[in-house]
Amino acid sequence: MTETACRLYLVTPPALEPAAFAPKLTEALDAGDVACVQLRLKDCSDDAVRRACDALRPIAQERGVAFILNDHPELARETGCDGVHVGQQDTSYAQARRIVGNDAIVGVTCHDSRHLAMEAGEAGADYVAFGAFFPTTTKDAAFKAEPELLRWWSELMEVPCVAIGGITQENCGPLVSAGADFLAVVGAVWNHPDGPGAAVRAFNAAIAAAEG
Ligand SMILES: Cc1ncc(COP(=O)(O)OP(=O)(O)O)c(N)n1
Ligand SMILES: Cc1nc(C(=O)O)sc1CCOP(=O)(O)O
Ligand SMILES: [Mg+2]
Repeated sequence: MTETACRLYLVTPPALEPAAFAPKLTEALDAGDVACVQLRLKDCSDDAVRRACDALRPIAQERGVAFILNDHPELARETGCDGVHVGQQDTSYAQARRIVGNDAIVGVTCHDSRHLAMEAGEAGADYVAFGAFFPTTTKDAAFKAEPELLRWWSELMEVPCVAIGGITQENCGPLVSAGADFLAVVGAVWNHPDGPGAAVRAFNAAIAAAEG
């Protein structure tokens, strides 16, 4: 499987039934190169998050794909996730790091802010996430980021950057060219008319084409 410099970071739909979603995740991960899966469940109980982690985490980890939990550092540690993603309204980076430990991945949402990204990077974040780059129906995104931010960050900083928000196989080229290390995607993978495997293959091809 060809690994490009920019890689795919799959984020789950905000609500899912683990048994029904497991084959979709398997199809996506077996179709091509994926670096990471984030379990992002909104408005559900800790027990539901635990059950989803138990069902989905092995599918990713058995394939060498990092499994990251959104929002819940304590649950990430308890359930054996590879890391946690925290936003500006969530547990702070420093507290998340204390909870998951130094060996785990901690990623931080930085919206469209150079300042937030520099703070997170200097504090030790494993990646910074910028967005939303395009209109999205997955969440009410209050911030709008431009590809130039990715260019600025990737030319100056070592810490990897993730682009998120409305990214599709058709519009991702400029983000790849601007230096995104990862493309984080929900709808364009899980809602793809030909299924998540076809979606991953199309992303892999679009990324390779943009890298020339
Ligand atoms: C990779 C990645 N980037 C950004 C986000 C958004 O996080 P946050 O701002 O905390 O919003 P919610 O996802 O929690 O609604 C993310 N989850 N992943
Ligand atoms: C979870 C999330 N965070 C965003 C941000 O801008 O921080 S945009 C977003 C939704 C991404 O879903 P889709 O790929 O379907 O647009
Ligand atoms: Mg959050």
